[in-house]
Amino acid sequence: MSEWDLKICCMGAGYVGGPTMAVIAAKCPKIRVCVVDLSQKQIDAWNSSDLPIYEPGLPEVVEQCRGKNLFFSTDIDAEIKAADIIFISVNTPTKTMGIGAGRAANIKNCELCARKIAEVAESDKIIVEKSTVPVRTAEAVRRVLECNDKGLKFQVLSNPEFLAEGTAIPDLMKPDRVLIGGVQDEPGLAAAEKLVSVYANWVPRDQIITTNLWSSELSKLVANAFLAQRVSSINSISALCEATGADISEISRAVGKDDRIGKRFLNSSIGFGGSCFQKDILNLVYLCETYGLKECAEYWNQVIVMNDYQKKRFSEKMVSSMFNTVTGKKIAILGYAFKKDTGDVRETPSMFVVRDLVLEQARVHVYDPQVKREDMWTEMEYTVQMSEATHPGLDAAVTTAPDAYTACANAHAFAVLTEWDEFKELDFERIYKSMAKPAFVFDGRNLLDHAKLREIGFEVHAIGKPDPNKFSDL
Ligand SMILES: NC(=O)C1=CN([C@@H]2O[C@H](COP(=O)(O)OP(=O)(O)OC[C@H]3O[C@@H](n4cnc5c(N)ncnc54)[C@H](O)[C@@H]3O)[C@@H](O)[C@H]2O)C=CC1
Ligand SMILES: O=C(O)[C@H]1O[C@H](OP(=O)(O)OP(=O)(O)OC[C@H]2O[C@@H](n3ccc(=O)[nH]c3=O)[C@H](O)[C@@H]2O)[C@H](O)[C@@H](O)[C@@H]1O
Repeated sequence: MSEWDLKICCMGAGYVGGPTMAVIAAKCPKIRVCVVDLSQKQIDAWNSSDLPIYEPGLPEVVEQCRGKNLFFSTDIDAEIKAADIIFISVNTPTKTMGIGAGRAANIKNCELCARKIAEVAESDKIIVEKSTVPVRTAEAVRRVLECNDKGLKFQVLSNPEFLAEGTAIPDLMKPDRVLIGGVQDEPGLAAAEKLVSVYANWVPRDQIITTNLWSSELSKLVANAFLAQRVSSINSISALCEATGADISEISRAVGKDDRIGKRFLNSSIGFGGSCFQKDILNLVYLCETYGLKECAEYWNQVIVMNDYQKKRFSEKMVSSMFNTVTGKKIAILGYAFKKDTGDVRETPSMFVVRDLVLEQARVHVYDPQVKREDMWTEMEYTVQMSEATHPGLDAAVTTAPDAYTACANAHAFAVLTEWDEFKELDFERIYKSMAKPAFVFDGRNLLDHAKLREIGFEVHAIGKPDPNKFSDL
């Protein structure tokens, strides 16, 4: 008899696989959980005190379970063989070439996992799609698995993840809902029930939703599209506020008070970033196109168009405010991560602003409490195709500063691009004294006290906030 009630293997030890499995292990001491990955470096980091991702509360959960019922390994074959349930939690990025390039999600990694499972498994298993995938991917996974020549039976479930980075641990500990999709026949329903019973260790049953496979896969794309759509909607209004004297924060408050609309996700910003919003909307757009739904595709694509506009609008405002030139000027960028409480820079809006400023030949000094310089360059090369090789002098044009004060010293402007709490506590008198005059502030997150900054002497520009010099009737 095994000492474990159940054995879970998760393929993919990234932002989702790591935290999700750590919380399952913490909540289910009688389940053995092992997270496997192709990358030895990633697994070594999970097995060290310096975890590969920054996520508040994560080190404590990992510390509590690692070596007891939570393991990280590169021995993929052995862990597949041992597992009753296998989660596939690998990256599904937007395709960069071939059919659907720039829109379709690449599910190559999911297929490779299915092929690996079919190759090495020696017993029947439940396979759980945790990755975000185009609707009907489970069909491809099932067909690959069925090609095993050992007569093994696999049940494929969809169980998309809704955690947000920076709040992954509370999101996993107390999810709004857990979604499980499965084939609606006896073995499919039994497999779904088995997964329900894992989550039921800490999630109330009425918050565990079961659906058919396709609804589950598609709900994930729709949830992200709706969230991103709110950000683009409020950002579109921020431009109108700047033109008319209305204030975007007052609009968000007034509109969000309506229960039917709700107050969350109405913070105007320089645009949304992160590894998923853009990828998942593009995926949705591509799906609509594939099924001949041109109007639906155009509707959702507009969310991306508005986001690109907002990022561009911000850097153009910086340049035009500073007398139409930033050439040779030092500009401090406070915050590079795509949101606070993460070191993740995938699709971060800060990158687009930095790119635009560098192309205008500014000297950019970036400070972020969690972002590593090497990650900044990797993402810049991947997403905007800029590197020292393509843009000689790039490395020298962007300095990473050890703190906000160093970044701002002698700068003509500073821009807040990530809403880190520590930026609210900065000594702005000190910063003002150290800067070139006029000293400009561009608040891309509406994080700071603008009236106070103006009192100190700064010229302040913020998203969706009327310029007091332009409107005398505020
Ligand atoms: N990052 C997030 O906050 C969220 C992501 N998702 C979705 O979850 C999925 C994973 O996302 P992340 O964890 O952010 O990706 P990630 O890039 O952080 O991690 C993916 C990991 O999978 C590994 N991998 C790739 N192919 C593999 C294979 N064949 N066998 C074993 N390991 C393999 C990679 O080495 C990498 O470590 C994506 O589909 C994403 O859309 C869903 C909700 C939230
Ligand atoms: O599938 C995913 O990857 C995840 O995507 C998002 O999570 P995440 O991208 O980690 O972070 P969010 O808090 O959603 O923020 C995304 C972007 O929108 C921006 N945002 C968010 C809210 C807002 O009001 N305004 C705004 O500009 C953030 O600054 C950030 O750049 C979703 O919130 C998660 O539910 C989902 O699981």
